[in-house]
Amino acid sequence: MKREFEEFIKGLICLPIKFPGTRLYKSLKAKERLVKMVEKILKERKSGMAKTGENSVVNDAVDVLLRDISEEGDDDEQGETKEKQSLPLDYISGNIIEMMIPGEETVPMAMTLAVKFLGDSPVALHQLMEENMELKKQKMNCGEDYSWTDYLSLPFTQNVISETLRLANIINGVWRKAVKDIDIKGYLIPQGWCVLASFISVHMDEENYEHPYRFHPWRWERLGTAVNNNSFTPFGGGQRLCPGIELSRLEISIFLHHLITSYRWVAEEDHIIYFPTVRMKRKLPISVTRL
Ligand code: HEM
Repeated sequence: MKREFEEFIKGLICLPIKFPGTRLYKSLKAKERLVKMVEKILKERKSGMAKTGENSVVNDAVDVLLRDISEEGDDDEQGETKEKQSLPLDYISGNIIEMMIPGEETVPMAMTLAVKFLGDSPVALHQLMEENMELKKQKMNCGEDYSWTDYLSLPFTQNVISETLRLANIINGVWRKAVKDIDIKGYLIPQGWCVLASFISVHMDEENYEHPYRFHPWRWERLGTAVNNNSFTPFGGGQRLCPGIELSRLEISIFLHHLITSYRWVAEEDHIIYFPTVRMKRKLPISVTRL
């Protein structure tokens, strides 16, 4: 499944030419095989749920999506009893495959690039360590567990994450198609034309960020907490704004907190590739030792 997923991902940004042998063709074929694999798992889960009955425990997103969407015995607007009905399996498997993208690609890539940028910036690394060590000590002293909102009490960590997202441009832009003729700031976009909203252009614009190519988390102390706006768009914007915006920050904060307070690492020489998608040339090999 991992192999098919990787093949599918390679075609997300590629030349739109579809015949056997092209990147797009291979990607679409891999997606078809992936859908079949996921559907097989869904069918097994569904029959397992049928055996355990209505009271089976909901463990994950698959269970939620597989649940019947209308309750047995509910009446519809005409007063007739509704049939039990599920979301179509291909719809559910499409959703599950879409969720693999943040699980496998965007969030892990943000974590990897944070490690890379911090490795190249010892001062930021030191400040991040101090802030996180302080929280760890507090928790140990009062014997408390971490709570959901602890990550928000680490301002420098949040600034490191914002700066990583700005500089990394993990999603470098999004495409939109004009459904009708539209005028944007005096430019006519004819119906049917595509527009690339380039996030790199936003994040690397000197008018928005001084020395934009420099990893400088302290800039956010002056700019204020990074919220999604016209000059900070790692999660897109408008109606299609990424719903994983806070979950991503939470996951990256947890990863950085444990990495920095429990381990030390040495990264091997590697460099970032920005096209067609952002990645490390050698996947950033690191040697990790426990503190
Ligand atoms: C650093 C991590 C992430 C980045 C940089 C990122 C970026 C983006 C961007 C730019 C879009 C907009 C795409 C468009 O406008 O066409 C998007 C959409 C989306 N993201 Fe994320 N994302 C991240 C993490 C996540 C996570 C953790 C989840 C959920 C678990 C998630 C779920 C989604 C979904 C479902 C959409 C589609 C929304 C829609 O079409 O209405 N993302 N993401």
